[in-house]
Amino acid sequence: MAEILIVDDEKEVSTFLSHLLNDKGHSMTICSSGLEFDSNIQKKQFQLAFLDVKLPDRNGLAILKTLKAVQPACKVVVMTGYATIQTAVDAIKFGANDFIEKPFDDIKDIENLTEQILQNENGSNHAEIDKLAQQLNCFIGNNKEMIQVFKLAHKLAQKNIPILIEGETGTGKEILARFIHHASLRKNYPFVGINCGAISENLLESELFGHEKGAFTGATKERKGFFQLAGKGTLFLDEIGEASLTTQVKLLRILETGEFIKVGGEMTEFSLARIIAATHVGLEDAVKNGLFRDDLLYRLDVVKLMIPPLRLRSEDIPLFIEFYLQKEQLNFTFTKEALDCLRFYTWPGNIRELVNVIKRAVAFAEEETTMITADYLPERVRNVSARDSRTNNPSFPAYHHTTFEQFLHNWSEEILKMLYVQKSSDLNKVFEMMNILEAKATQTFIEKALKNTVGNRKKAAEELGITLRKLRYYLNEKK
Ligand SMILES: Nc1ncnc2c1ncn2[C@@H]1O[C@H](COP(=O)(O)OP(=O)(O)OP(=O)(O)O)[C@@H](O)[C@H]1O
Repeated sequence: MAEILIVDDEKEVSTFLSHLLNDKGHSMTICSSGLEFDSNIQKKQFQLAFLDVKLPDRNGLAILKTLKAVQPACKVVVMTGYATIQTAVDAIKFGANDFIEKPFDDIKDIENLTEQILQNENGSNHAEIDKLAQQLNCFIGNNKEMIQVFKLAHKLAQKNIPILIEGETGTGKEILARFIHHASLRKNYPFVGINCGAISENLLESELFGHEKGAFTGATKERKGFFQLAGKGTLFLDEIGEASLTTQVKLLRILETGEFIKVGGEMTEFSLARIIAATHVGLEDAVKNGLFRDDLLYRLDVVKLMIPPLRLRSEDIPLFIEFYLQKEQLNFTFTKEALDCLRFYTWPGNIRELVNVIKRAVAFAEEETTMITADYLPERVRNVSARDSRTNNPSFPAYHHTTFEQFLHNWSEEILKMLYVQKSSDLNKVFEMMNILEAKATQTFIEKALKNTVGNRKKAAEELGITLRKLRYYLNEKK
């Protein structure tokens, strides 16, 4: 039986938990403050800890960090009220195994969670995540951030809280929403998706909430809305930032009370659906510009999952190609040269664009060859780095297809994202970005000088203040 630690200043909570788990044969230690925690953590080795995120003398996250440093094998369940769910989600990112909401609704849930965590020796649910991803034809890959996103999504799927997914177009927001639905207890109920940006304001309201007969011209029959159709399932609101302010008020009401009224109706109805919203833009800016309600954002982004753009996980491109070809049972191989082009391209349309490029290459290669070379790729992809990957010259890597202004814009966006959006940054990636900037600037200024001098290398070198030898080196004419 296990040694279990409870850290909570609410006596009723710790006494309740202690009785519950004592009856199951576990040995319990209770601390009501950070100070008591400090002294107990030195005395015993614990297998499991229940931590309150709000203590009078210390922040729960600080306790979690100490516990993980001193007793890394100890599993942790964080206890939270609705107002501190965000802290609980952060705790999971810092290594907590799960969280439960106070007040406790169901004793059985706590008993099951305790046994589940104690039995699962390494606390990992990798196998389950991979199995579900495979069932849903969903690629995760080896990128650390993507793995973290799916781990968190899997963990949060069973909690009854809304989730906001942020990611550029085509990064897989809908696929992630489906993954969450299928990992949740709602999996046997419908998953209903709607793109808030694709339909007009009036139609969106009637699609979401339904309408009564005669509610507007053309409403010849009563119609159910998506909230009703989703039932106890999941409603995926894509491009939530495009919903009008009037619709946003109604969405806020549903999130707060579950209540809504059909267009043209009078009766209040009740929705039990879980909302997963998605956006390709940061909604904070929309709030600043008065286009999005801050109270709705506050309700929606209790949990925000950010899917990184494909260009920041380009190491996974060959794996994705393999995954796709296998799924479609296509017997083709991409050459190293083709893969280099694909890795260096910036993928504004992300995985959706990659899928289209693969489909196109396969269609062109069919009946000719099973080897897909760079020639089967669209020009915009082929031109990016074809010359450089062939010559292996690190001076001229990616982004050849863009103008210098566009390049600078993309580059600064990327590096700012690495600095401000990503939780941790790999300095090697920063250096790689600096190399890319150096190469692009060198190339652009050389092109300008060659244009000014109508291709005269000697004069261009003079204009640039470098030797002819160096210019030839940059031009990859190693003479
Ligand atoms: N993780 C993934 N595994 C497999 N396929 C993926 C994945 N992510 C994206 N795709 C592919 O990319 C396409 C776009 O994915 P999805 O619709 O989920 O992206 P999105 O971010 O919701 O796009 P949008 O912003 O345009 O709504 C899908 O049809 C699918 O083919």
